[in-house]
Amino acid sequence: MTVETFAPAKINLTLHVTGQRADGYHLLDSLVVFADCGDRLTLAPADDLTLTVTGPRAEGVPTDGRNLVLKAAALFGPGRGAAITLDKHLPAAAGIGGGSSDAAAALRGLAQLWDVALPEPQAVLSLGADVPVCLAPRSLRMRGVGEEITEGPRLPAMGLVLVNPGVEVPTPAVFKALTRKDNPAMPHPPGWASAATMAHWLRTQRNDLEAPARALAPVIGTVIGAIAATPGCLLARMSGSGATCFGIYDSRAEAETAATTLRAENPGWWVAAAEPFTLKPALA
Ligand SMILES: C[C@](O)(CO)[C@H](O)COP(=O)(O)OP(=O)(O)OC[C@H]1O[C@@H](n2ccc(N)nc2=O)[C@H](O)[C@@H]1O
Ligand SMILES: Nc1ncnc2c1ncn2[C@@H]1O[C@H](COP(=O)(O)OP(=O)(O)OP(=O)(O)O)[C@@H](O)[C@H]1O
Repeated sequence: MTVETFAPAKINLTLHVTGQRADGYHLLDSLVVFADCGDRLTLAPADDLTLTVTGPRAEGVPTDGRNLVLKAAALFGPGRGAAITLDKHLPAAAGIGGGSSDAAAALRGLAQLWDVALPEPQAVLSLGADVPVCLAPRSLRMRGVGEEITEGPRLPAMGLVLVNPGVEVPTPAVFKALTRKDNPAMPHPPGWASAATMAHWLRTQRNDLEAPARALAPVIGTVIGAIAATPGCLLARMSGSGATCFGIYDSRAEAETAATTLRAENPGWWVAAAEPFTLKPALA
């Protein structure tokens, strides 16, 4: 039996940095959703554990033990085999959890392939702060350093555009450049009837990593401006530690039109149109 899993792009609609632990990790309060564009994993039964990376964004992605997919597999213990193919569509080190979502999809898929339980939460967190939230992709609120996951509000229909200008922004450097670490937490997200009311609420919230990321990579400001200028854009903001930014629209059709314009005007940028993605509970 071959198992196929989807690793959707993660979007931090908000990202509030509310403190810092003694070990240096930051306390976060973030509304996280997922987009229906992402990487695909195929896991086939095999004697040995192998990883092949394919797809339009395969270049530069490690295929050895540094790959988060193999690190995820190692959590199940030694002596288990699987031939894993990672079809890479998301840019790496981009603030949309490419590696983290791959790791989470590998955990889901391997648990199914080997008919075993998922590793303990602490082990999952050890793969990366974003991996727990990626385990069951849907609207979620993420707190702590990434380990406290609670349900987020039900999402209205909307279109999304993701744009990455091709600049890798390392997450540690962005956190290091953040001057104020004790920012206000996010109020309880109320739930919204439309993309417009959601965007209106989101505009009162923040991504605290946007300013430090823009200081390191000023092109992020250009990207946000370009997204905001597309017709129908309700909100343009950076996701995670950047450099990927997102736009919110009333419909997928509007997002597709905006993506076409952004691609035509900026041939070097990675641009994707999407809608929110929710993992069906049966596959969780
Ligand atoms: C910025 C976010 O993308 C928001 O969702 C995540 O918090 C980052 O998640 P991630 O890439 O899985 O992060 P990790 O691989 O665990 O950590 C990368 C680096 O980011 C910093 N880091 C990460 C998470 C966190 N809560 N505090 C931090 O200070 C640390 O310097 C760490 O060395
Ligand atoms: N499966 C993977 N896909 C992409 N990069 C990976 C993977 N496994 C390990 N890496 C390494 O991890 C680094 C970070 O890439 P990754 O896509 O995980 O960042 P990210 O999760 O998008 O960042 P952020 O946490 O800001 O969202 C890359 O430079 C790459 O060398």
